[in-house]
Amino acid sequence: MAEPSTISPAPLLKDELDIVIPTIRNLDFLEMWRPFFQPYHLIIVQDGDPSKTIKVPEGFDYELYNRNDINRILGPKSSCISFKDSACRCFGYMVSKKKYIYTIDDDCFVAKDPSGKDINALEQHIKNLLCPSTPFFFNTLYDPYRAGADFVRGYPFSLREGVPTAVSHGLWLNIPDYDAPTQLVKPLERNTRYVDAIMTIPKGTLFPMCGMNLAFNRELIGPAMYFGLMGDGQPIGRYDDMWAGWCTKVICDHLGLGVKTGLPYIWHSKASNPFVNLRKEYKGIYWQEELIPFFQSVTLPKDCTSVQKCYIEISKQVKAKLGKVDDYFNKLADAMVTWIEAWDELNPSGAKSAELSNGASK
Ligand SMILES: O=c1ccn([C@@H]2O[C@H](COP(=O)(O)OP(=O)(O)O[C@H]3O[C@@H](CO)[C@H](O)[C@H]3O)[C@@H](O)[C@H]2O)c(=O)[nH]1
Ligand SMILES: [Mn+2]
Repeated sequence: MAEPSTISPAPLLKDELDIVIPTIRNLDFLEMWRPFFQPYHLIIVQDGDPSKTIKVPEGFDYELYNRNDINRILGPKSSCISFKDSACRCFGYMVSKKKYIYTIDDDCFVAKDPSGKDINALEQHIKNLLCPSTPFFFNTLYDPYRAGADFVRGYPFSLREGVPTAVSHGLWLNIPDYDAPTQLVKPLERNTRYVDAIMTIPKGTLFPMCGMNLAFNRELIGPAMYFGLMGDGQPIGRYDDMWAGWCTKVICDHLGLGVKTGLPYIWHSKASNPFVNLRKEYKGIYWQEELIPFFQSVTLPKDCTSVQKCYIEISKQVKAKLGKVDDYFNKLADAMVTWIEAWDELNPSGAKSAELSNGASK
């Protein structure tokens, strides 16, 4: 029997977390993540041509879905899942049966911290999700639950218990997640700044959620993580994660859940083409000047006690208030409803618990 000191601890949440990867490429990047990812189940969402074979490196436990699978599983409801855009990843969230999700892009690699040590991004996300958030009062020493930190003087003791954490938003060294105009004017800029901080995003504050290095509690907030209608046949792209982040933050604020950003870092290796990105993003760049005030003004009634009910309410307000910005938002509002219907169809127990929690409020 091995000495206790040599037994490595079981990977955190090994059987409670799925790793979702959208891909149009090969998955060689997994070799670098193998020490951290191998114990976990992967859900690979293959975008683009379903007849293409995506090779998954040996030794990983995975399920793979291509467009034919999505159409077969969802039938007509598959219309809400984007094609030819990383937004397709949200199908992986829907089919997962686990409590937690980590999603990562296939051009994101293991980064090193200032000491030169490989960063286990998944482990850090799990720690972020397993400890509370502090959205109601900002702690100036950042995450008070980390070793070596705490609540600072003047922090109300009544708020120190914090709230459950729904989202952990990680960052990127090397290629930062810039929009196309910024990429064009700063083509050589690389993010070399490692900031050793994790912060709760205060209640009432929106943020630009990037889907590249993101983890969330699927049971707390999963139905809000719809990445919208993007890519093929749509007037906009690269606003998939942004849309999900705005809906998610409004719902987290309403339900008293927390969203954190900061550590962990990954190494983002590939800058996507800024001209292609500009074509995808340009409508979003001016639409968002209307979208942000819209999300800042969204109010959810008290009887919206489940994520699904909150999400349906937001879809109604999208149709009422954004439909006049562009007809796209009428389509998006309908797709938001289809997403919830598909989610509840694939996750009947989740839908029931959502109703129960809603029933409890009666
Ligand atoms: O049509 C597509 C294009 C890409 N993918 C997969 O999605 C991710 C991201 O792709 P990529 O690294 O090329 O794009 P980035 O610009 O770096 O992506 C970031 O910007 C946002 C785009 O919405 C998003 O938050 C980030 O992901 C890779 O895994 C590709 O293989 C795809 O599935 N379909
Ligand atoms: Mn990338």
